[in-house]
Amino acid sequence: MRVKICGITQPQQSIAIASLGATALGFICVPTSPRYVTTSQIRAAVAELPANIDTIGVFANASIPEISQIVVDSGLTGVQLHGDELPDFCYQLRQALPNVEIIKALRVRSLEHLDTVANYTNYVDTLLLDAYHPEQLGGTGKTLDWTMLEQFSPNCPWFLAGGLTADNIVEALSQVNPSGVDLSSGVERAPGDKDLDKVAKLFEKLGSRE
Ligand SMILES: O=C(O)c1ccccc1N[C@@H]1O[C@H](COP(=O)(O)O)[C@@H](O)[C@H]1O
Repeated sequence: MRVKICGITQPQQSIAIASLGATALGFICVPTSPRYVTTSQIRAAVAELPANIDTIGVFANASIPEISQIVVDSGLTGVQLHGDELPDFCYQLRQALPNVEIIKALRVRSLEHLDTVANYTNYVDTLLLDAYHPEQLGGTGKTLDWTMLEQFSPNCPWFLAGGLTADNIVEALSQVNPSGVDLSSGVERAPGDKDLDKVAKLFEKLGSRE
């Protein structure tokens, strides 16, 4: 299973989290976020990492030239679109960045909202489901209603996100069957400062399921 730890701000924490077992690390490129990092901070973190670790830039309603510039300058392997990007935007981004993983995040408000997923699966590599919050785009610590996702099986791989922690990950994965999980605030001491003990506990819990 892919495990993405998101909202990394410190290069030494990225190396430690990769060593603990993360397969992907996320860097927040949304300037209003307390976890925002600059292109040079991302480049410094990415340069230290083994090549098998996916490095994902998280954007919200940014333009294609802005995203492309940051991806090229920092060496990211993927892009997570966490705003209101439409399927056509994903298609256009794919033309601009053909070799970069495109992850579309959907902030799910209701069961009906899940129907929109089908509009994206031809244009993205991976989906990500996060909880809806009326004022914040992400990193909210809010969980989804997992029972709503018991039958969720889109035509592409997907990450479960939203309020996951070492304490609830086993329960979440007993109800839902994603290709990967994505955690941010649930493994932090403070926004952008990851708690390596919480990350280690997460991997212990994930290992106990195998
Ligand atoms: O973390 C942020 O600050 C953030 C800002 C803007 C868009 C997305 C953001 N984070 C994403 O939120 C989800 C879930 O986070 P949490 O585990 O509930 O804290 C995760 O995918 C982050 O990439």
